[in-house]
Amino acid sequence: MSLGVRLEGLAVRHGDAHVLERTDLELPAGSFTALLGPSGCGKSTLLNLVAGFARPTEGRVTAGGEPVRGPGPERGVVFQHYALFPWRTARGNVEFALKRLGLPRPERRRRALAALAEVGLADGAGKYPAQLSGGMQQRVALARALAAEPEVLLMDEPFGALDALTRTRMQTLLRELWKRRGTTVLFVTHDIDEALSLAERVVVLGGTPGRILADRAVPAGPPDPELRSLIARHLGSG
Ligand SMILES: Nc1ncnc2c1ncn2[C@@H]1O[C@H](COP(=O)(O)OP(=O)(O)OP(=O)(O)O)[C@@H](O)[C@H]1O
Repeated sequence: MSLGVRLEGLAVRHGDAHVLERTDLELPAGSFTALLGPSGCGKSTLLNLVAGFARPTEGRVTAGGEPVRGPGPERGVVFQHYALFPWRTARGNVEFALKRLGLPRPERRRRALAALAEVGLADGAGKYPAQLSGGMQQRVALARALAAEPEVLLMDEPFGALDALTRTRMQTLLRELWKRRGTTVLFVTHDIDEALSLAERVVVLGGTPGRILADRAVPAGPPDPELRSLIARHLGSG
């Protein structure tokens, strides 16, 4: 299951700071979109609006046609920093996140173990964050988001803190998960190559205030150097 997301006529202002203006974006159900842009252009702001952590100054955000009024289990979020509870095991961290769904304990446990297995961490379920590598901790964070069975997955530079090899593995895992689950994905990154290798579509945000500078489909198959240089030009002009 997946939900489409729509952002219409968005503006975000903090006092005199105009972060986003006149931004419209539609994420079809089941699509995988990468959001690129220079630091400070409003990528996290946009993602946080969809997550329901923030409200726009103007405009509206809907998921599955319903206005977003706050965070909800149908919209899972994964950040660069895993924010795991150090005193809970991997399984405990995932189970804890399921509490707000009001699921009975055995169901929380079943889902936590299934999600950890899905991200390749079945063997690490009983370990504490300090006993896990950065890549493994990020798998726990991903399992925590997936266990709630979200229809939209919002990822804010989730692999930014990982070494190159771990990052490549996580990218492969994410592509597999997306293909299997068909979840709508919005993926914020600084990295053009990461965006082009993961997503079906790349949206570039930039300028002051931030707005959409480019919105391109990523063709399947080998990397397209022209698309890459077009995006690089837009990023340079942000
Ligand atoms: N609560 C706030 N009050 C004032 N300014 C804010 C607030 N939140 C964000 N901003 C400003 O909004 C702009 C966009 O921030 P945002 O974090 O969305 O950018 P970003 O593109 O995600 O950046 P990065 O790539 O560095 O994470 C920044 O200039 C930031 O300083």
